[in-house]
Amino acid sequence: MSNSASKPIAVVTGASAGIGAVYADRLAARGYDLVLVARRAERLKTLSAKLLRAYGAKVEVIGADLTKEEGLARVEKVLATNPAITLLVNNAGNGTLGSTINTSDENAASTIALNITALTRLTRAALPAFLSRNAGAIINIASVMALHSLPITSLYSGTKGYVVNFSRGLQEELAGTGVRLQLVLPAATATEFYEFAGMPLSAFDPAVVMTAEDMVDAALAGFDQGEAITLPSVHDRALWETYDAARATLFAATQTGEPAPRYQAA
Ligand SMILES: NC(=O)C1=CN([C@@H]2O[C@H](COP(=O)(O)OP(=O)(O)OC[C@H]3O[C@@H](n4cnc5c(N)ncnc54)[C@H](OP(=O)(O)O)[C@@H]3O)[C@@H](O)[C@H]2O)C=CC1
Ligand SMILES: CC(=O)[C@H](N)C(=O)O
Repeated sequence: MSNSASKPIAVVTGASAGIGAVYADRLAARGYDLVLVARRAERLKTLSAKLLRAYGAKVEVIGADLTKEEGLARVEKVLATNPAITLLVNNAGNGTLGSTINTSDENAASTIALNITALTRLTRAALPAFLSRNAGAIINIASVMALHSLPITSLYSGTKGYVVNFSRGLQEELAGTGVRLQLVLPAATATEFYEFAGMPLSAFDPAVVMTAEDMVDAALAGFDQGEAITLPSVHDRALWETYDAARATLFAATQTGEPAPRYQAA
């Protein structure tokens, strides 16, 4: 068991299940102490005991609903004031898989509040402290559904598109500093996500579903390699480069100041 007093601390949101629980395990194995956040504090306490036994990790459990002002403000305060925190994993997220019109107001609001508002506020809470120390990292969990929208993912894809654009702009803002942001875009991963989503995981071809362990290990390998954007399931990295180059070319082509000829009167 190592000396906990000198360990850096990682904050992981949504650590009571799925991808977040695996991040907690892997980061503890890497020598971090942890602040784990989710609504189900009992689950976090069980995980915390396991991580203490396995790795000697000291874990602070915060039972908080990140869609509620009180819960969010509590986690913001921890991020802003604990100087041992060097890593924030913005993982908590959800999504209903169904048509926009059939999604309840409550679920739609929860998805927007969690995937967009909470991620943004926690990032903004961590940044001043990280920048003042010129050190620290943020891992934002988006989704490949940020690059693609289906009739059943409009809301979810919209929120994850936000995560991608917010994070990419922020990466530009952070260039030249000692603070880095990794954006992770998982594809279908076997977790409890699908319970809230209202679509069973069994609806997917098992061949396209990754384990949460494989997803997080791949994402952390990308983190170690210094990647800004990690697509754990994409084997041919050149596909991303081509996609991103096309995006940049299209953006440059918007800067003409003139309607395109096809929109001008003959
Ligand atoms: N599974 C997949 O196929 C994919 C998932 N992702 C993304 O990965 C991330 C993790 O999802 P995944 O592990 O799959 O899902 P899970 O449902 O397994 O885990 C979600 C976690 O978020 C927490 N959470 C949910 N609502 C709140 C809330 N209001 N306040 C605080 N914590 C909350 C849950 O804890 P609790 O209920 O205790 O609050 C849980 O710990 C999400 O951002 C998701 O969009 C991206 C691509 C694919
Ligand atoms: C199919 C899904 O919505 C999945 N959670 C994802 O983000 O890819």
